Amino acid sequence: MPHDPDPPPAKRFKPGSPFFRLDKKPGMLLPRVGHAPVSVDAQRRQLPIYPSRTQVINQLRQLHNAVFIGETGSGKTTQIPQYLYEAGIGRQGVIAITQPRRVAAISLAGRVAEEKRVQLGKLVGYTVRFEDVTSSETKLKFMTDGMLLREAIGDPLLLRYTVVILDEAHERTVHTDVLFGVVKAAQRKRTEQNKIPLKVFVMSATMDVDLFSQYFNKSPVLYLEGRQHPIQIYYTKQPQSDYLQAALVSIFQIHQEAPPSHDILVFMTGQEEIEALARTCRDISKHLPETCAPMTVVPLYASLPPTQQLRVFQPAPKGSRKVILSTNIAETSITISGIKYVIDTGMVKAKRYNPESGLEVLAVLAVQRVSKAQAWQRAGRAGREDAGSCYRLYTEDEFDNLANMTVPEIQRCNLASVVLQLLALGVPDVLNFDFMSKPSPESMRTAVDQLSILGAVERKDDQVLLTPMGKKMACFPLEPRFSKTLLISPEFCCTEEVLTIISLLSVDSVLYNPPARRDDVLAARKKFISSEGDHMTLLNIYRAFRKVSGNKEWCRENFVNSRNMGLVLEVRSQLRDICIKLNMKLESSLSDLANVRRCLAHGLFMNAAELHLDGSYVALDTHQTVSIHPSSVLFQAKPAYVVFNELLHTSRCYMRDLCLVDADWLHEAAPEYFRRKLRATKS
Ligand SMILES: Nc1ncnc2c1ncn2[C@@H]1O[C@H](COP(=O)(O)OP(=O)(O)OP(=O)(O)O)[C@@H](O)[C@H]1O
Repeated sequence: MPHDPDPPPAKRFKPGSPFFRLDKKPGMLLPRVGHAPVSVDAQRRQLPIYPSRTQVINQLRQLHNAVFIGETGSGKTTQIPQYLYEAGIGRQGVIAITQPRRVAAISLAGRVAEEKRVQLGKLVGYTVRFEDVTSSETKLKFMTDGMLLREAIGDPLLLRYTVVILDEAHERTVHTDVLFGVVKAAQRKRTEQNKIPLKVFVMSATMDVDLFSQYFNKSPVLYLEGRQHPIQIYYTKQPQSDYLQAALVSIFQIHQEAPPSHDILVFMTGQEEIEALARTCRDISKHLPETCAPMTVVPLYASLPPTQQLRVFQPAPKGSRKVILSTNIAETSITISGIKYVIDTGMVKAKRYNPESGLEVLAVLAVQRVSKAQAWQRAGRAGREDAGSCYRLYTEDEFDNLANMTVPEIQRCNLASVVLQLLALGVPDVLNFDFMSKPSPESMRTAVDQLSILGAVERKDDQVLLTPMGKKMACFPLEPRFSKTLLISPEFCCTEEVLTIISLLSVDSVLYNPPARRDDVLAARKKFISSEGDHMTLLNIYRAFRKVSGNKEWCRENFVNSRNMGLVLEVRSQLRDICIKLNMKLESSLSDLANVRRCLAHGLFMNAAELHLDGSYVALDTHQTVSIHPSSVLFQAKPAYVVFNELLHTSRCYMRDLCLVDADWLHEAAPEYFRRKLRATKS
């Protein structure tokens, strides 16, 4: 099947035999003010930013650009928007506060609404993908940076806004970096056109202030001093070879020693790892002595349905300890009540772009070390309501050797989506867009080439222009090759199937593969397997899931992750709505799946591979040797031509999610592209 088996479960923890001792060496997050506050108003007054309120307001009034830097928890995100509003600054319009992640935008809006004693969605609201909780009364609007970017497509000058606060600027996601340029251009144009000026403020606890100040018109840097509650930082004495095992031991060490009201937040890398550790923790906690409090384990990762993500904010049942196992989505901005301990594995799963391999089409996901900025943000999730501790599962030397900042995503990802988005935003000269950290000209050119091969752009007098196809492609929140596949699907009368397949591929994994039940899994999957490949197998599973109306028991018996299937339904319905808006014909090819495969060949031809006589495959785009991943249903079959969804670099370069195609289909999809590839091989 197209997904990796679960990682090995963390080895069993033996209560009472600590795996390692935590070095009692405190780190450097130090307290300023002391005591746990009582009411929300009192809490506001006790925040480190409060004594500087008047000064901050004066600065906010005078400046059009400023960079705010202050410790995690000092009150930047919740207070500065309120100070602006209370002082009447920017009241003619809306004050936008952008966040890299939806969970942060939602919870911050909730907190600020509570502080202002208003109903969420009135004065204070939020907008995230698929959810808009704002009204005509909304003046303080928390939103993901992706949403503000989408709004900029219809309103490039962002005229609805008088202030944009770019929060957690250090995260440097692709969206944030594009947004920096868009907001900066909107500010400049509004001044040039004598419109109401736009104020742009940038905030973070951990950023390269000079870079930001320089980029935003040499703006002044304002330091907010102080930290409300102390955070003790602990390092391990020895490097840990197995961070999952180390996390498990640390969780139970704390669990056995600390009062149950002190909750734990653990930073890990991904869904499968989190679910595996959650199962192990639940198992172990059942066998602990009665003197130990019960444990409520709550997972948190991006592909969890939004309502389930918000479960982390609910208190655990009385007397029980909450242990949150999270990816880096809980790393910035959020305050989770009760978190006293943070356990930082020091690892994160992130995109790594490998231009040397020539595989420009794909960025590879890899587990890697966090940056120092990320480590400090993680620590900052403790000590928000009271003193806290952060246990780093690495040595202080290892910490010292971490990179200061995370390399901006824009410099390590495929830029085709970015270029398409910039063109949809009406940016005239995309190749020279004012990025804070410029991607290499080579990777920008490659992106334009890919879009041109997909028919999304054309070049005219040195200019790159969006074609009508490109305009439609930009309407979908998908990678260009997927939006193209969807847009051409009516030609093959299979839009319903393609919608399903793309939705399935957009979600982490709808399959659940417990290693201990490998034989049962194989037996259950057999009936869905299609000799036409993984996409068709997934389609069979989806169809069977719909036939039983998502029955939970059926999901359990067939090792299908019903939660993720729920998400597939949600994504599918959103994509379908866009197809309807674009007047696309929604037909189904029912049992004739050859049409669906032909459509995939036409959309994914840049990810095609050909079988060679020696049994190896060669990627047609780059001529690199690739192999079929053992989890694919085509692993044994070895068809002559396949298209694949992604490449995974481990010991070899594996293709994952494969579909059997005819060579003719590939050539009819992009004759010129394949002629060029052939010429390149011959020369
Ligand atoms: N949802 C919440 N529930 C309880 N307290 C909260 C909540 N949100 C914020 N707070 C309190 O307000 C403080 C300041 O939070 P705020 O998000 O404004 O800080 P910040 O300086 O922006 O930090 P960061 O850089 O980590 O985002 C927190 O430390 C916490 O004490």
